[in-house]
Amino acid sequence: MNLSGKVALVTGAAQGLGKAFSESLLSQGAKVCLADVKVQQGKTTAAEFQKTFGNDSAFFEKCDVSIADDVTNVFKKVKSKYGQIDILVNNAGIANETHWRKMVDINLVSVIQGTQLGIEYMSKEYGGNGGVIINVSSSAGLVPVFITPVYCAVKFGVVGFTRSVAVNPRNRSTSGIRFCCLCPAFTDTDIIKFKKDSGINMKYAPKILKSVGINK
Ligand SMILES: NC(=O)c1ccc[n+]([C@@H]2O[C@H](COP(=O)([O-])OP(=O)(O)OC[C@H]3O[C@@H](n4cnc5c(N)ncnc54)[C@H](O)[C@@H]3O)[C@@H](O)[C@H]2O)c1
Ligand SMILES: CC[C@@H](O)/C=C/C=C\C[C@@H](O)/C=C/C=C/C=C\[C@@H](O)CCCC(=O)O
Repeated sequence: MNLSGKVALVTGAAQGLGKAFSESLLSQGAKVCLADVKVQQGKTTAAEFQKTFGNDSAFFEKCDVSIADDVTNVFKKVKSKYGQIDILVNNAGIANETHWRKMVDINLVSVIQGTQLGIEYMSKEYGGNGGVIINVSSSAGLVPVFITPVYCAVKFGVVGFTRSVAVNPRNRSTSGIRFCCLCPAFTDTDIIKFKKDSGINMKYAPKILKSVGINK
């Protein structure tokens, strides 16, 4: 796919799946804003991409997606640097059943805010070019997983929210935006290196992962 002339905003892009999505977009010619709360990792990733794809191809912006002003600010930054937004990937996420309110904010509330801002910036109705908004859920957004009930709840929420926005007749007819929800299964990134304070039952987590071929 040729994405030259297109501009993407990817949250949680410093590492893991967000970094991989960004690399794929860059390799197809898009420019990418890498938004993440991890400053050092984000800057390192941006420098790596600038070296490979060109200085103006990518930039890092510090953004904690659980802070509404940070999210508003990152959209403004992309618009002022690249002039438009065509592709939005609401990807940032954590897995932590102890700090579950924070997880709801990061994994669901920010996806709702990001999608609403995406419509504001990208919809043809408001002077944008249309494009695509991709919200990252999980296979845990489709099936129950008893050791991570809150993670499941928010990922189910991302599926329900994205599907509802996608079938809104107004969005379908005039926005020019496609709304997609990704539900990846286990991928070997930091999110499945469950921390001690994650509230995730370590007796079962490795067994579930092992059953799909990941030895942690
Ligand atoms: N790896 C898997 O098995 C898997 C499976 C299904 C879905 N997912 C989802 O994919 C997405 C990416 O996860 P990953 O696997 O790459 O994990 P990861 O931990 O490697 O990456 C998550 C990224 O999100 C960032 N992030 C966390 N909190 C943030 C915040 N408040 N503001 C901004 N950025 C923040 C992190 O700094 C990190 O760069 C998540 O939404 C996750 O739920 C992952
Ligand atoms: C092992 C704990 C798990 O519940 C939490 C994982 C947290 C992050 C990764 C997550 O997004 C993926 C979870 C998916 C779990 C869903 C059900 C699995 O049983 C499906 C098996 C995956 C497969 O079929 O390949």
